[in-house]
Amino acid sequence: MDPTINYHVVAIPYPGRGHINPMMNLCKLMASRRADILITFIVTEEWLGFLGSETKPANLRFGTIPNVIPSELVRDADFPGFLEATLTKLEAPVERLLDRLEPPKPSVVIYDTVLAWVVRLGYRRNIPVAALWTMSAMVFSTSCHHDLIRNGHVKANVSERGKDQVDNFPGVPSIPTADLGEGQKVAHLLLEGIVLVPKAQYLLLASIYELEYQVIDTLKAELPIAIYSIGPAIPCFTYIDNSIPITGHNVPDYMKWLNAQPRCSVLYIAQGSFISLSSSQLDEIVAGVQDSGVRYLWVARGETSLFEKGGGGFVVPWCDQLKVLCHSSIGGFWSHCGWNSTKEGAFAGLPMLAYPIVFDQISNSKMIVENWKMGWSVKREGGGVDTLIRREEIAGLVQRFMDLESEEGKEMRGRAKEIQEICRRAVGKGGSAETNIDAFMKDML
Ligand SMILES: O=c1ccn([C@@H]2O[C@H](COP(=O)(O)OP(=O)(O)O[C@H]3O[C@H](CO)[C@@H](O)[C@H](O)[C@H]3O)[C@@H](O)[C@H]2O)c(=O)[nH]1
Repeated sequence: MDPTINYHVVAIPYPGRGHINPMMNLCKLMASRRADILITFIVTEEWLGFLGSETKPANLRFGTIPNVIPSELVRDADFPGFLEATLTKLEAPVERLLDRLEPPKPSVVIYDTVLAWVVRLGYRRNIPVAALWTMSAMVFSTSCHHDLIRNGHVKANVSERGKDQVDNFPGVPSIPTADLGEGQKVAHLLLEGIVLVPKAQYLLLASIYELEYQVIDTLKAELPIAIYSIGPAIPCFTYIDNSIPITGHNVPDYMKWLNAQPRCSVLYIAQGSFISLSSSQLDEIVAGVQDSGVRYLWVARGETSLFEKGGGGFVVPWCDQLKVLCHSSIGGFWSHCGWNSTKEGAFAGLPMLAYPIVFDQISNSKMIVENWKMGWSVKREGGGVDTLIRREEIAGLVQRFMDLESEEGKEMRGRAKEIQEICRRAVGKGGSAETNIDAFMKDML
C-alpha cells in the first residue's frame, strides 16, 4: 500500500461520453485537490482504449472490467438494449474488481445515477455511495417527481408538442409536458436510478449553482440526503484564455484551419455523440448551412459523404470540443443541447443554435433560448420532432445568426457573455464549484 494514500474513492461512470466526461472531470479535480486520495475510475476495456491517453493526476487510476456490454461503436443500433445491459451486466465484474482492489477500503463510491445497482452494492459492502447526476438539476427535479408521470399528469409522448403545462414541479417554472422528454422506451429504466437516489448518502449535481439555484435549493429542502452542486464538470481550467492561438507540433489540422479564419466567423456544429437525425433532415441541414455561405467546423460521424459538394467548411469525426468553442474564430455553436455541450457553450460565452433531439436536450434548449436568452431554436414554435425543416429556412437562419452587426445578434451575444461571466465566477478561485467540491470531500472523508 502506498504510504502517502489515506483514502480510496471508487468512481463508476455510466459508459457514454456525456456521462464519462463529467465523472472524469470531477475525479481529476478531486485528485488534484488532495494527494492523499487514490481514485479508481472503473471502465470497460473498450473505454480504457478511448480514455487511456488522458492526462490526469497520478493518484487517479483506471480499473478495468471486461467488455460485457455492447460496443460503444454500435450502441445507437439498439439503445434500450444497451441501457438494459448497463443495468444488468456490469454489477458482477465490478464486484470482482472491488474484491481485488488495493487497500485502503473505499471511503465512498461515486456512481452515475443511472446505474441503480450501485446503491445495493454500497449497502452490501457497507460503503457510502454518492450519486452523480450528469444532466441539469431541473431535469433531476422533473424526473424525480415521476409520480406525476406515472399518474398520467404528464403525457408520455414527445413527438406531439401538447399545450398542457405542468406547473407543480417544485422549484421549476411552469413547463409544457412535451418538453419533458419523457415517454422514451427507456424512461422507466432511467427512473429506477432516480427513485433510488434518496437511499444514497450524497447527491452531486453537475450544475452551476448560480444558474439553477431555485431548483437546487428546493431539492436540498426536499431530499433527505446531502446535495452538492459541483459546477459544470467540464475541463475548463485548461482553456480559460481563448485569445491565444493554439500552435505547436501536435496541433490538429482543424486547429490550424481555425487559426487561419477571421474572428467570430465560424459556426461550430455538433449534433451529439449518439442518436442520429433522420437522413432527410440531415440532408437539409448540410445543404442549408452550405447555402448560407457561413464558414463551419462540423463534427460528423458516418455522414461525411454529404459534404462532397464542398462549401466553406471543415469536417472532422471528432475534436477537442471545449478547446474549439473557446477559439477566437468561433462565433456560434449549433448544438443538440446535451447538458455537457450546453455548459461548454455557456462557459465559452457563445450564442447557440439549439437543435435538441431527445431526453433532457429539449429542456436544455429551453434553458438556452428562454431563460438564458443566449440562443435561438432551429425548430419552429409548435413544430414536432418529426417536422422537416427545409434548407432555405436553415440557410436564412444561419446567416442571421452569424451576422455580427444585427441588433438582435448583438443582444444575444451580450447575454452569452453575461452567462459566461457567471460560469467563470463559479469555477474560479473560491467560486461555488470549488467550495461545494471541497465541502463534499470534507464530508465524505
Ligand atoms: O467532437 C466532439 C464531440 C463531443 N465532445 C464532447 O463530448 C461530450 C458530449 O456530451 P453531451 O453534450 O452531454 O452530449 P451526449 O454525449 O449526447 O450526452 C448524453 O448525456 C448527457 C448528460 O447526461 C445528456 O444531457 C444528453 O442528453 C445525452 O445524449 C461533451 O463534453 C463534448 O465536449 C468532444 O469532445 N468532441
